[in-house]
Amino acid sequence: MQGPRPVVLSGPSGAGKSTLLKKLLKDYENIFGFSVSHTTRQPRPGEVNGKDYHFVSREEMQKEIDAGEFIEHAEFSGNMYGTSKGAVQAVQAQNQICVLDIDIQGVKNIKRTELNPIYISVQPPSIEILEKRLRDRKTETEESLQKRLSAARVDLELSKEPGLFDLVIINDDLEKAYSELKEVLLEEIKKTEESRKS
Ligand SMILES: Nc1nc2c(ncn2[C@@H]2O[C@H](COP(=O)(O)OP(=O)(O)O)[C@@H](O)[C@H]2O)c(=O)[nH]1
Ligand SMILES: Nc1ncnc2c1ncn2[C@@H]1O[C@H](COP(=O)(O)OP(=O)(O)O)[C@@H](O)[C@H]1O
Repeated sequence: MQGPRPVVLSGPSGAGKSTLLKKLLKDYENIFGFSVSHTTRQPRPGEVNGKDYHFVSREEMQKEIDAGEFIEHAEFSGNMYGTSKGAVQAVQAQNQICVLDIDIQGVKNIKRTELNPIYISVQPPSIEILEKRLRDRKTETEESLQKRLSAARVDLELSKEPGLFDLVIINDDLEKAYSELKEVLLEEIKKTEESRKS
């Protein structure tokens, strides 16, 4: 039998994907599992290798891509990011719903695969609010902040493509955004809970 449908969370950097994801993973510890991506960017304070990302060199990552070990990969803001087959398999082996946090290029590439996830875009109420949140997060240099803001503008434009996402969540009030996320996932959550009982 096919396992539960994976979930893709996409949207501009700073829109609130990680914040929503962390709440979901905490509230439904056994139901959802995070697809740990590879990246060539430097870890931020508090980020754990193997949990938040697999932090790797560009050479290492390219080698694994060439060996066919990735489902998708993309260049974002000067760094390489990608989902390995192993990352998704590790979650599916636990019979958990696999959640991917990927950019819009990743969304388009995943559409060409057999993964068949639910596609959700998390978006900020405005570019101004996005900028404020990114600044307040204090993770970026001025240069990487500007790169993220221009990528955000592109993302918001491309996201308008009809049918690209199953749901767009405007993350204004966090609790409201989280409720919307839970609501769309309710059916998959129930199915997974049921399958645990049988
Ligand atoms: N295509 C793709 N994008 C990814 C992957 N992992 C993370 N990203 C995206 O890369 C972008 C930058 O992520 P990150 O450096 O963690 O910054 P943040 O989104 O501002 O916290 C975000 O849009 C992520 O969704 C991946 O495996 N594949
Ligand atoms: N609804 C919200 N209202 C105010 N601040 C928020 C909200 N959602 C997220 N944030 C804050 O905005 C920043 C960016 O959120 P984050 O989850 O890191 O975004 P992403 O993972 O999409 O890059 C974080 O500092 C986070 O605490």
